[in-house]
Amino acid sequence: MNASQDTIYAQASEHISDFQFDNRVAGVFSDMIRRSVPGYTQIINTIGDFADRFVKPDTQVYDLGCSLGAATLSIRRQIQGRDCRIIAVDNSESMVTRCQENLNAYVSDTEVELICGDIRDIHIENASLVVLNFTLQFLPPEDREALIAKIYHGLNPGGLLVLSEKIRFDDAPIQSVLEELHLDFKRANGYSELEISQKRSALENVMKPDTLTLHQQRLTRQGFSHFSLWFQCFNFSSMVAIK
Ligand SMILES: C[S@@+](CC[C@H](N)C(=O)[O-])C[C@H]1O[C@@H](n2cnc3c(N)ncnc32)[C@H](O)[C@@H]1O
Ligand SMILES: O=C(O)C(=O)C[C@]1(C(=O)O)C=C[C@@H](O)C=C1
Repeated sequence: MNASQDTIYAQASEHISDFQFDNRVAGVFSDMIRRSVPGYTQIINTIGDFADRFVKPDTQVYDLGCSLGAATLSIRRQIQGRDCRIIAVDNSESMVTRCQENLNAYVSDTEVELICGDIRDIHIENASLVVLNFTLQFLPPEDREALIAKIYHGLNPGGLLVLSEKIRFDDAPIQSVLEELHLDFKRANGYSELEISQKRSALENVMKPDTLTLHQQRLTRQGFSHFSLWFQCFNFSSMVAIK
């Protein structure tokens, strides 16, 4: 996968525009997400392990907000020979173009339908696994409940939703210390103070994290019977919910 280094926010800019998954971001995304999200590689690998356990023959898998296809590739490696189809969706053309190249680089008997479109417009059916890996946080908060409802209805009984998100905390000292530790993680990965603060401004209007409680309440409200946090490092988390 593309390993170009992320230097997008390295130069001081007078006007920081809202963060977008445009061509520049897509070109460095692999490096950006690994250096920004603690546990990203483990989460990607574990999504494959969840797939091995939950994906049933002749069902569909949805990777919503697939970016460069990291989760799709991890799942596809684990579900060979099950006659399943993976539907990978992203509304960034630059991501989808690169994702297709990444998918073409490996041989598999599992069909992947790659769609350039909005996940709010996608019909979900006969699903044994749905993945939202750091995507829900980019939807307007008022659109999140409807997406979770649609996923619930499209999952087969026993089907799994993996939901990874940056989270916020109502408890101010906890919010403050975990946010600081995340910033230390970024510093340790070579991001400067300028890069960190300019990216923070860019994300401010477009990425609105929920609390863990809010996620759990939304999932149970929509009908999921089982819920757990399975990964947390600082203010980054991954949850599972079973229908
Ligand atoms: C943080 S990235 C996801 C990372 C990816 N899931 C992974 O595991 O590497 C968020 C992605 O969601 C996509 N996205 C955001 N809102 C979307 C929407 N409404 N419909 C489709 N894709 C969306 C963005 O283009 C971006 O590629
Ligand atoms: O919160 C931050 O500082 C981040 O950089 C997080 C985050 C994410 O969670 O998706 C934001 C944008 C990029 O997609 C990579 C990482």
